Amino acid sequence: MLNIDRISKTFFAGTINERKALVDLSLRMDEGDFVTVIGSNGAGKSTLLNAVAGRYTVDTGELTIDSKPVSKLKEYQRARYVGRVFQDPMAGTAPDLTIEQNLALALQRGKTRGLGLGLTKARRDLFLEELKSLELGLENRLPAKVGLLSGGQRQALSLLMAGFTQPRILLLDEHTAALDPQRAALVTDLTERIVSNGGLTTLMVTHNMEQALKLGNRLIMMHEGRIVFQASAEEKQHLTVPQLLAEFAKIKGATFDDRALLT
Ligand SMILES: Nc1ncnc2c1ncn2[C@@H]1O[C@H](COP(=O)(O)OP(=O)(O)OP(=O)(O)O)[C@@H](O)[C@H]1O
Repeated sequence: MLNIDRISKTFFAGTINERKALVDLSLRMDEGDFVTVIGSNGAGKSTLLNAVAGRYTVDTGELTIDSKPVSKLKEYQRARYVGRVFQDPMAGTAPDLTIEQNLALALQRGKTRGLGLGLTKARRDLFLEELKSLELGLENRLPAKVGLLSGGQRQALSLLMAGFTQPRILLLDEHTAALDPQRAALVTDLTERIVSNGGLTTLMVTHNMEQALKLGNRLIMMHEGRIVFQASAEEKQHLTVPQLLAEFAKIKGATFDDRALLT
């Protein structure tokens, strides 16, 4: 479904500020896979998501979605394949539009013809039903401007909208990191529900190891632009946070040993 084949991305190549963000990275995801991505700061996690979304073009390597090469496609050209929820709750919704207008936009996305923001009774009923499932009381606030909602409510709405668009691949970029623990837990549960109901192929970056273990069927750990540890669906079921921490420690050890070898 998604095939990432030996991609590399270097920022400011050849200068003193050179940063190798992705190094010869490969990852293959099957339809319905939900891969969680963890790793230290600067490991390349966001760059990986940006490379899939088309925000950054890669220097070398190829990305294919459903066997179609997409590396050369611009971000807006990939938008019909890719859904994304960002860390910043302000990023995924239009604050000056109402809840129902935002939902109508999401429903419309990727279609060439349609009602735009037009609202039929059938559409409104669908929105009411979906909003009810969030259990946040938003079904009573369809005409409210989204800018008035809390961060957690906006993230829940962003997720619902991402599900509406039925993307080929859903990218979640630390989408619960800016929320308090209670709302983060709610959005985590909602993520599980929306991804499994829609059978969405999903790539999720998180700094929260418990979340990385709770969600998804596969896990990868990144360091310095590479995947340094992977757990398959079967392996992930038995993984624990202490084991993940031990893997992190191993990486640090390897770096230390490498340096020791060089001196
Ligand atoms: N637009 C950019 N311009 C220059 N350097 C960048 C850019 N984006 C990322 N980098 C660099 O690429 C490397 C990988 O960054 P990236 O943001 O992908 O890491 P990350 O794993 O998401 O980190 P964090 O967990 O801290 O968000 C870092 O060294 C970073 O400084």
